[in-house]
Amino acid sequence: MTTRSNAPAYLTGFGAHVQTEAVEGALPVGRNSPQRHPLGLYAEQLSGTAFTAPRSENRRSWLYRLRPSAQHPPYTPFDQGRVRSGPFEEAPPTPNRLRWDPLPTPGAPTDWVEGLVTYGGCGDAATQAGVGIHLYAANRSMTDRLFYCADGELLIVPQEGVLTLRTELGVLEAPPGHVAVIPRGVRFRVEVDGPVRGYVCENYGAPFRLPDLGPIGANGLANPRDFETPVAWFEDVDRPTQVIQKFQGRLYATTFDHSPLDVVAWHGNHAPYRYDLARFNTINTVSYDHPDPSIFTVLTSPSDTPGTANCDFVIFPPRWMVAEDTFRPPWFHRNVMSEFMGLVHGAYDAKEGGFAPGGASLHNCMSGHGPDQASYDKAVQAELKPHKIENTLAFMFETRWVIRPTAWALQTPQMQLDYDDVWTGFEKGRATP
Ligand SMILES: O=C(O)Cc1cc(O)ccc1O
Ligand SMILES: [Fe+2]
Repeated sequence: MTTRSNAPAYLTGFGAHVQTEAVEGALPVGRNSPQRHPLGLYAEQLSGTAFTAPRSENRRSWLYRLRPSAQHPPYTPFDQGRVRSGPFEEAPPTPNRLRWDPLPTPGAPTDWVEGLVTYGGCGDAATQAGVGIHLYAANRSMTDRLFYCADGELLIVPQEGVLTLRTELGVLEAPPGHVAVIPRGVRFRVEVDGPVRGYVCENYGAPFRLPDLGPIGANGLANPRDFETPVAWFEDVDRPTQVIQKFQGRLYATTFDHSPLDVVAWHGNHAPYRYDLARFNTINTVSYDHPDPSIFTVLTSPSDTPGTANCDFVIFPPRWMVAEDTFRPPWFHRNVMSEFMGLVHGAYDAKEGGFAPGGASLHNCMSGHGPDQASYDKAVQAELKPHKIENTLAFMFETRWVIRPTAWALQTPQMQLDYDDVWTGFEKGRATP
């Protein structure tokens, strides 16, 4: 467990089976549902996979709470305005390469749920395949309001401002440079200290897990012990609390007469976690050529086709570049998988300009892309001594399915109408020696 004064405490280990209690004696020993809980707490199983999922895939937690989750009035539709969901049929999918400037800080007070806007996605929440891709820009905490997603887990990538995620299973702090994952169904509130901005991958498919390492061996990339799960924390609040949920693509809300962040103890492995991307053990060539970016996979959500992810979360962190006789930045390529990229800070080595922190780009299935002219010219002229790429953190959500932009994403003034120009000026190669 890591502790800092006034900071949330965490248990470590990816997908670990943990047990934690905020009050001594709240966690039953040796059984999940004793006939009578000694404190009168209500036992509840929260299942993230089918009961019968293989043991290695199975995710569930047992929660011990002040009141049953079932104690609430009906949900009614909630109109947030800018959240969309799979199947993404609002606008035709586009083979064109798209890029967006960062979202502006909202002018009016806006909390995290109000500040979410969907850029696109693939698949369908109903069939539990694909992803929704959202960005957020907010400037105030959610108060007396919680959110949960029944359509998938949420991988949150903060870009600006620290998020304090108060969840049913404990409190996580997620500053830029960290990622946080909130499992399907877990209720949470986002608290902020000022303006915040970031990205969300809503994963309708199999929960994210660590990629296999193959010949890399038993260690490397994201190491399991660096993943942090919060210890139990609860609030005993008898105030009306709005709970908004995303269910089958739509938002619904109801008002509990209390805060359901009232889990006093829990055990299991279906739990939120965070990860400091600075802990990533980046592996790359020490000889020649630029490896496929799958070498930088932090988390993967497999699909039912081996090696063909529902979604890979890939990062481009600070690292040494030492390849000999090699064009070192990302090469020109056309990919059957579709690539949505974001930038937490710094500059990305394939783009000299135009891809700003907080911005985003989309390169869909088979769309030609790669270094812009300025990066290309620099890289072919560069003296190939060891060089450290520093102060940068880009990432990619890569999926086997075409990412279909929302109407908002195609119409927003943030969309760069001149993106294609980054590739227009290349000089022709020679076909003769
Ligand atoms: O398109 C991109 O910038 C992402 C990317 C990076 C890389 O190093 C190799 C392939 C790739 O798609
Ligand atoms: Fe790419």
